[in-house]
Amino acid sequence: MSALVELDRLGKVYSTRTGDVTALSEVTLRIEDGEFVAVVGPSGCGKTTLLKILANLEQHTSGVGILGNNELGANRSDDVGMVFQKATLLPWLDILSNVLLPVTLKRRASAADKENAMDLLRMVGLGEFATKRPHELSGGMQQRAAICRALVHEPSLLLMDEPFGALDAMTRDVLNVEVNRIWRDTHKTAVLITHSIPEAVFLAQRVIVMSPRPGRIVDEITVPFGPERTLELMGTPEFGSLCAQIRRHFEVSAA
Ligand SMILES: Nc1ncnc2c1ncn2[C@@H]1O[C@H](COP(=O)(O)OP(=O)(O)OP(=O)(O)O)[C@@H](O)[C@H]1O
Repeated sequence: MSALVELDRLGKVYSTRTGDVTALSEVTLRIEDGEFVAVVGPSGCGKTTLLKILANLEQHTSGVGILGNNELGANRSDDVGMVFQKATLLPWLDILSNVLLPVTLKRRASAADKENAMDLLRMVGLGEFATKRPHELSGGMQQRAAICRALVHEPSLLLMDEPFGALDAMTRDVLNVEVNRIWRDTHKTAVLITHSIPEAVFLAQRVIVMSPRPGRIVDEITVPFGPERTLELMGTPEFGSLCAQIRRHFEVSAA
């Protein structure tokens, strides 16, 4: 397998009015092409910072990061799609236009772009909602549209920052099954940040555990389940013991 992302002793220090804040320290991580990785860690340990560096929205201050053939921080990358906790759809545009936004910010959308966006909407069950405005959709549906928007320009890397953190547990379960299917269908490399250990284990092939700030990688757990995940998996003893193994990291750091 070849690596899409390679981070070597990556660090990030924010300079603030009240002094320096070290958000990340010596993060070394390799993510294979097509892999699904989840990152868990205590609040404030630098998870979002890591994602922003991968998206070239923040610059690291030490170490080296590579995405594809480019060094992170060198120039703006189009090769990532990002999903945030809030769908952040533009209220005055219909769903199709929202999904097409990453394309239309650069050029006029072609018929092929529109067809691609419609294919994505159909893939997440929103084909009938293309001409609706965001407020006409539920929170879960809006988040599905946000996933389509992150994928429409066919990036190599899909970044998700607590994408379902604001949704109720049942909607969250349904969307997690959907994300698993999207990942299998599209063969994207995916990085998920979540506060939910079961969500991380359910979706990922590898779970990265980070320490309290400054965030360092303290463990990497390979998830031994096959690519297709169903909700029944969550009820198995293997699933429970893997979650418990990860949770122990936080019990120690909270003591
Ligand atoms: N723009 C910024 N300027 C200064 N400090 C920042 C900035 N962004 C984040 N930080 C600090 O960096 C540290 C890591 O923040 P980050 O948001 O990456 O953590 P996180 O693990 O995603 O947190 P949470 O799980 O609570 O969302 C925190 O101490 C935060 O205060």
